[in-house]
Amino acid sequence: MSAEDAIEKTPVTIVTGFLGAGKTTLVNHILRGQHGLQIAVIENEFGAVSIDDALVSENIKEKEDIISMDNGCVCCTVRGDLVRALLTLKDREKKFDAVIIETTGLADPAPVAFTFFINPEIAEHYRIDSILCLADAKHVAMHMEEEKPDGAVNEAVQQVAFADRILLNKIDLVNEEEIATLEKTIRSVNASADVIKTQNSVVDLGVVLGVNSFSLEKTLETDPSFLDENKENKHNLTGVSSVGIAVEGELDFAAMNEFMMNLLQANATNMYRSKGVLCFEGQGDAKFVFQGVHEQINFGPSASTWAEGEPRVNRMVFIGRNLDRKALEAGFRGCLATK
Ligand SMILES: Nc1nc2c(ncn2[C@@H]2O[C@H](COP(=O)(O)OP(=O)(O)OP(=O)(O)O)[C@@H](O)[C@H]2O)c(=O)[nH]1
Repeated sequence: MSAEDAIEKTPVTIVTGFLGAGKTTLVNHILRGQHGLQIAVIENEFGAVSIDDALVSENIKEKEDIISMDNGCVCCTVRGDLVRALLTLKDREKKFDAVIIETTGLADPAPVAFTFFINPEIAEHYRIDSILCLADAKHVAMHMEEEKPDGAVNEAVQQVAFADRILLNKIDLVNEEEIATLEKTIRSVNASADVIKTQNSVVDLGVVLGVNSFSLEKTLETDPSFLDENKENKHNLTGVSSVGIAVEGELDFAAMNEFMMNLLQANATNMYRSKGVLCFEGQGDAKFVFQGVHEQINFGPSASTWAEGEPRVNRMVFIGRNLDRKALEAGFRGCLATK
């Protein structure tokens, strides 16, 4: 690629990393930054009830600048949607300085990156600036060690392997010794990426935008069949599912608290991720956000409120292994203040 090409094409940052590692937090950090750039965001979520667009849109001025692709999972099926989203942005009158794609935490980033090489129209207008991987210092080792059936891709390993920049995030949750071990584990899978330690995904924007650090050569070293269109995609998410629940009404605070506490205590290992946008009785217009990553939770009012006339729909998503949809639905509905 010539230097001219690099300047003319819109740079795309692919943000990967396992469920709950801090991808949305990073996207928000970038959007809030003082960079004067027009940035479009493409969100891909695993599951039918989307939450991330709500969490990101608080920081984006025009709602059309965020495209949500909540088409279930993921890389194997995502490419058609991704192509459409990128072409839609290209055809808009407004020109973007950068595009950020937040992939689902269960995505193998290779097919997402592949899209930029295989589709001529996309290849003509976009270039991958970098593939950033958020690694959750508390949980990444556990997910990387997980054995997959039948030689299927371990997406946590794949995400680390494919990145050219790794943000080792949530360093507040581990000690120095654990960080050193993690760095070794990461290096054993990816020796060439820069590893940057972060808390709440806070990083200098110069380190994550306009870095031009993606290298096709390096990617081909990681995966020699990267550009092989017919390769078999052994991305197997056996037993992992997403349960999305939307219930209109006001929740009872104590009931919700008890439901979530019991649920996460009993299922901390299997419950990779839980998140929701919620409405509580007696809290006026306050919109609450629930964030869970295994047993780690964050809960509090969001920056935005329920607008006048906006239906008070509580949306909750659970992602994990062997989830019991019926029990989750019944449990969540049971938290409504007025049944
Ligand atoms: N303690 C701690 N929590 C963090 C840090 N960074 C992010 N979080 C919290 O971790 C939770 C998940 O963060 P997100 O940014 O939503 O993670 P994500 O990777 O976008 O999650 P998915 O889109 O579901 O895969 C949120 O509650 C964040 O506030 C950190 O450095 N330390």
